[in-house]
Amino acid sequence: MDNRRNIYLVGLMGAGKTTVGRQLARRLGRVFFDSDHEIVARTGVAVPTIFEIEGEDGFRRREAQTIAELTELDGIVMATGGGAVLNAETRKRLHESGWVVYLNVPPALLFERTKHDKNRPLLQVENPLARLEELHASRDPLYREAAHLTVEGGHLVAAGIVQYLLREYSRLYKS
Ligand SMILES: Nc1ncnc2c1ncn2[C@@H]1O[C@H](COP(=O)(O)OP(=O)(O)O)[C@@H](O)[C@H]1O
Ligand SMILES: O=C(O)C1=C[C@@H](OP(=O)(O)O)[C@@H](O)[C@H](O)C1
Ligand SMILES: [Mg+2]
Repeated sequence: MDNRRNIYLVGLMGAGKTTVGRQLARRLGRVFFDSDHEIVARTGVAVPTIFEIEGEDGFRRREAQTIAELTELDGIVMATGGGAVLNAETRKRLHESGWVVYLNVPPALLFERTKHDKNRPLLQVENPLARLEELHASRDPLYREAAHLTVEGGHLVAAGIVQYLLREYSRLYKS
């Protein structure tokens, strides 16, 4: 195996990074990290509270630092937060230290999955669907820059994506 020792999931809020990442890690017998959960564990407060107290910039600094540390580990699966790729150094770090998978899901579906969830501060706006559409337009190129593989995941259940990634990963890096 080459330097793709870690597996990272990127994509918008609701794309299934946390869900798919956790299942994938279990199937591979690997340790799973979620950058958001790590930030929450370190600060002792929820993501919306960090946004309230330190603003989005403060959260982004913590996110970049946390991901920098986690990418030093070996053999992990990590789900990143949807905005992690806004940081150019983070994009490069992810791309160079692991196999990066972009879960691309249409904004309308992301909206359905996230509309009752109060834990994503960027979506607590009057028109969250419009917000997701804007974020998709602005971030899609950044996810593609970071990623080695894009999965058009809109029509797939999480277990189906996991199955597909297990096949691709063993085809690319284990044979
Ligand atoms: N492939 C999928 N099909 C249907 N629902 C999904 C899928 N992946 C995730 N979900 C659901 O969508 C919501 C957001 O998933 P999550 O893993 O937290 O996304 P992310 O970490 O990318 O924001 C959760 O309620 C989860 O159960
Ligand atoms: O897209 C974003 O900017 C964010 C996504 C969230 O993670 P998920 O993508 O896991 O929802 C979380 O990091 C924070 O609310 C900001
Ligand atoms: Mg998540």
